[in-house]
Amino acid sequence: MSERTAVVLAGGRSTRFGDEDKAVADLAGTPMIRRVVDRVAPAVDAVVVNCRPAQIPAIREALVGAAVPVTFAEDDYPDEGPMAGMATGLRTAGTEFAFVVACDMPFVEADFVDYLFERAAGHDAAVPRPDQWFETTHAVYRATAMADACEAALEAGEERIVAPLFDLDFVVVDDTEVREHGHRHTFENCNTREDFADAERRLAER
Ligand SMILES: Nc1nc2c(ncn2[C@@H]2O[C@H](COP(=O)(O)OP(=O)(O)OP(=O)(O)O)[C@@H](O)[C@H]2O)c(=O)[nH]1
Ligand SMILES: [Mg+2]
Repeated sequence: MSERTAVVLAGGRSTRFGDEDKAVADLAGTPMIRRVVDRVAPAVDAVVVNCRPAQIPAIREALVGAAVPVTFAEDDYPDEGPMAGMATGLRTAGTEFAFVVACDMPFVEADFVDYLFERAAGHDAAVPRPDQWFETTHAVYRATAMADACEAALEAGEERIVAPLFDLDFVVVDDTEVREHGHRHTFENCNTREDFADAERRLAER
């Protein structure tokens, strides 16, 4: 059985991006979700992609030949928000711990993901907080504990993505730890065409 899973959230509508699904949009010659999967692959044994059923063919195509096995966790209902997507993905993970990451974080760092798994051991989650915000879509969770907490929060009509955390014994990975074990660009997400252009520029400089 695999030990570490990455749950990639891709069920959103990319409204800030336009009429295309940003998950599979081209970023410097590679579909964005492929970049994310390739970058987390060294830190995990398997990937679960959460999305709507209609997205699966294009995402599957984008991930052909990925270095880790990929399975899909389909939303039963679309547009219920990232918290619902997280619950669906984490239920499918099948490992004690899973790294949850948004499909639009193409600079995610495997070494930092490793560090998050280490920090989560013995707890329910390790959640980075590089500034005032918790990076809940770039965090390691005890899969069933977080799925339960997300479902309870949804049930309670809670929309804040941090709400499920308060049911958990979670470790905060603060800015000092982020600097010591990674780089802030691991959290960078691409929402608009401008974000893509900016990311492409920096990828070309490397
Ligand atoms: N399953 C599921 N995932 C979602 C939903 N909304 C957002 N997500 C995912 O959560 C992550 C963060 O969301 P956003 O950056 O807002 O992405 P988005 O909603 O597709 O984009 P916008 O429409 O521009 O907000 C992304 O990886 C999305 O795919 C949803 O309703 N269901
Ligand atoms: Mg959104």
